[in-house]
Amino acid sequence: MGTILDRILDQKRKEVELLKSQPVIKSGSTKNITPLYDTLRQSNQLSVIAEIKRASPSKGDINVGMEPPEQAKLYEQSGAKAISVLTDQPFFKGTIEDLKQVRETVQLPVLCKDFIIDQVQIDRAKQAGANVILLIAAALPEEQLKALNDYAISSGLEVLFEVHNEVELKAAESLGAKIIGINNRDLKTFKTDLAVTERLASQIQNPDVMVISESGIKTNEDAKRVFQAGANGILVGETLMKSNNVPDALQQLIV
Ligand SMILES: O=P(O)(O)OC[C@@H](O)[C@@H](O)c1c[nH]c2ccccc12
Repeated sequence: MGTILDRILDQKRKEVELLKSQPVIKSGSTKNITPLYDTLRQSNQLSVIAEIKRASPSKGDINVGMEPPEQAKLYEQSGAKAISVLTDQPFFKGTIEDLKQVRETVQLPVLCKDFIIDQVQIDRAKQAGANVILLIAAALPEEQLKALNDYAISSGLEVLFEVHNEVELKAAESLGAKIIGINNRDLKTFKTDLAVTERLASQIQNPDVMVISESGIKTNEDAKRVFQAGANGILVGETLMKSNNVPDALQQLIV
């Protein structure tokens, strides 16, 4: 059987084979975008990375009716500092086309949110206009993570390196991750607990590392809690996708 993460990664291996059979033109966005790292570093408030998320394996359909560019514009106008776009199709109902459309619509950094296991996905993300890619520590052995991290950086992309426990945090630190995402959700069990941010953020000593608390953040109290734990930013999907008052919901999270 295996966990949901195992199933997603099996699917990704097939997707990668397909991508490799199609040529990816190595170009990217020509827009001049302020790096996410700089934005995080310069702000003394919690920076919100707002996510375009139609559906997820844990929640099913979240909001399948929205148009990604419109939603992204609303996020930008409401004070988000970056936009995350889920591009996985089988499990999250996203597409790389969503990312392209979002890139054309906003001036903010755009994060390609996918399960990256191969360089070809990084080329594709860049070509679609992504500024940041996600690397998930739980998905791959350390050497492969390091190779993909180095490849992304040398391609001019930023990396959000996602961890969920102490071992993964050590891996992030030893490969020199500058932006570490602490996922409050366990990708193997879906259990979400903000205490994960409290526990791991307190172990990050390097002041140059920017910390993003990811998943399960819904209220002003949640935002305050992870900010106090040391997060510089938060990654929020479901709450914003379900809100019928995005500006208000987003303002509640900027603490
Ligand atoms: O919808 P939420 O609970 O606000 O979570 C957003 C984001 O953290 C979540 O989508 C996420 C974090 N890491 C991931 C890795 C893969 C897919 C999805 C994710």
